[in-house]
Amino acid sequence: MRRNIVLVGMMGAGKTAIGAELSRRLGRPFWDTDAEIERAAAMTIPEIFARDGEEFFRARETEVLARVLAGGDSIVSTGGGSWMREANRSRIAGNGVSVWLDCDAETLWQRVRSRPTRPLLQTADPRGTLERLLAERSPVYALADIHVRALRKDAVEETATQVIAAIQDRQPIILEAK
Ligand SMILES: Nc1ncnc2c1ncn2[C@@H]1O[C@H](COP(=O)(O)OP(=O)(O)O)[C@@H](O)[C@H]1O
Ligand SMILES: O=C(O)C1=C[C@@H](OP(=O)(O)O)[C@@H](O)[C@H](O)C1
Ligand SMILES: [Mg+2]
Repeated sequence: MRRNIVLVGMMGAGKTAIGAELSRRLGRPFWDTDAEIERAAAMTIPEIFARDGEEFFRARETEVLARVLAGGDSIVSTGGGSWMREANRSRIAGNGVSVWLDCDAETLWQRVRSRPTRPLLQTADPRGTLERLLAERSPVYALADIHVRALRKDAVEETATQVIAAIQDRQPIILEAK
């Protein structure tokens, strides 16, 4: 049985930061699918979107996700759009547990507003775009196995503790030593 822990949720929810913390705490390999895509392409995400478009990026994302899940006992931080594809959701379901880091719009906005690294937010009204994506995607994120609220007042370490506690409560086998 594969027992990857896969973080899903919106841009700015903390998937990358909390995934790295979980990897340190649990002593398991860490993969961030965006970082892997960038490494393989030797380009940044905005460069990939600008040169090859979103569909090309989504195809690479699906490939990278399958590759990192094959490791079997990793912490995987996905990009926010990854969970929207059914093929990615079923691949994740077959290889571990999905955890939705659920974060409010204001906190997301405060975290992403100063960074030009998210091409989907390069619009005339980035805050409006973020809120629209949050509304569209939340019902799909809610399909994840485990739901953890990532509150602004909580440090990365505290949210990581809550993720571990929620997995211990709901699917303890994921945390057992191999
Ligand atoms: N309590 C917190 N939980 C998660 N991320 C936080 C927190 N406080 C600040 N951050 C910062 O928010 C930013 C966005 O987080 P990131 O991990 O990149 O999110 P995602 O990968 O979900 O888009 C990072 O710079 C991260 O360090
Ligand atoms: O929500 C999305 O569609 C995206 C989220 C980004 O990752 P983070 O969620 O880690 O910011 C990155 O994959 C790309 O910019 C698209
Ligand atoms: Mg990230």
